[in-house]
Amino acid sequence: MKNVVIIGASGYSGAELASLIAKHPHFSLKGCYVSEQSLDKNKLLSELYPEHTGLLDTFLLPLTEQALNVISDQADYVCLCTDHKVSVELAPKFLALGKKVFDLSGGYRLANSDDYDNYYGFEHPSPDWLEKAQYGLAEWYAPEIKKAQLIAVAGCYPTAALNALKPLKDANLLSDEPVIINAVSGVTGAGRKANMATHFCEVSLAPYGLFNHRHTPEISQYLEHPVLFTPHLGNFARGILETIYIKLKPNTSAAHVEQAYQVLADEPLIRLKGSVLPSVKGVVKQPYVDIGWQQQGEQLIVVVAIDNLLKGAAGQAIQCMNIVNEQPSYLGLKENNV
Ligand SMILES: NC(=O)C1=CN([C@@H]2O[C@H](COP(=O)(O)OP(=O)(O)OC[C@H]3O[C@@H](n4cnc5c(N)ncnc54)[C@H](OP(=O)(O)O)[C@@H]3O)[C@@H](O)[C@H]2O)C=CC1
Ligand SMILES: CC(=O)N[C@@H](CCC(=O)OP(=O)(O)O)C(=O)O
Repeated sequence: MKNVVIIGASGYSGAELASLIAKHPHFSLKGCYVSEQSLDKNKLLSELYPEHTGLLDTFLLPLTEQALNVISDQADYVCLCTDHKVSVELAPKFLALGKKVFDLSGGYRLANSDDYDNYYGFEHPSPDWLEKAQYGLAEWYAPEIKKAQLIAVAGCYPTAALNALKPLKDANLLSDEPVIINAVSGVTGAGRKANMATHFCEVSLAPYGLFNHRHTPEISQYLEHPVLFTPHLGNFARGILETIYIKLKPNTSAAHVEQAYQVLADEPLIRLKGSVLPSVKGVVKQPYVDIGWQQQGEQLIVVVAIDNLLKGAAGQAIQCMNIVNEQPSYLGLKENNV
């Protein structure tokens, strides 16, 4: 058994992760933490999420200096379900204690520290750890994830986009033009903290972050191809749907596209749907990536759907933890059909 501690356990991704760990055959939930000032400290996690009564009757503890000593003694794995700015400060502390750190934030995903000034609005405080961090896109980097001490679990929108596009890029089917990604996310993607722009009653369907969303460099870095990425916030609770417009290289046939996707055919958490187009409904509360596509000549439209809190966050974190623990990556995800 590996002992796991979650920092930021009261948030949407943290609570989702806590529920997966509590049910996992090889992980034991050793502690759930929030900030020292949290309004939720010393409450039961199941008080915030009553659907987990019985499973998560675990106290939310403040992350004090004393708590760091307890974590030092008790934890094998530390999961950071905190804002990027919090994660970049916390990760080196746990890494110095020799812990394996799984960071669900974007704090360690980008290779170039200048991108943190440009897209995240802060100077990265640990360029050395940034260099050592391994990107946690489970289906693509398992050997590297297995060896790393710091895993930067891939972002939600990038997880969908990269699984849809990397097969085509690797098969050399993309023309040089930027790929256009139109994405819609449910409101849980914005986290649990109250905010007028993401208040459920205020949300209709609107784009945001044109040209400058932090997932633009994340997608283009790991795709090694330019992208035009436009996220939208939709009036549903969870799920992401991306419609991706691709200009193919001349003479690319349907068989070439089909063949390219075969690289993912045996992945237990990827469902290739061919010309049947995915929907949010098909993936909500599911650990899967659903990918469908249709082609007309050199134009290819790929549609990809994930649950932002599972494959886009907690589910993929579990995959990375399984890989580090030398277990099948879907353990605790697929067989329970979460
Ligand atoms: N929501 C999603 O769909 C996805 C989120 N992510 C990433 O995961 C991370 C968490 O996101 P999400 O769950 O949505 O966020 P939430 O806002 O829902 O939760 C944030 C959590 O962090 C805690 N927290 C805040 N400050 C501190 C601190 N200084 N020390 C310890 N705990 C702290 C909060 O509790 P309190 O403030 O009460 O202390 C809360 O538990 C973010 O980096 C996000 O980008 C990644 C993929 C998808
Ligand atoms: C709807 C919404 O606001 N989504 C968030 C992305 C989700 C998230 O938390 O980002 P990471 O996957 O990078 O951690 C956003 O656009 O900032």
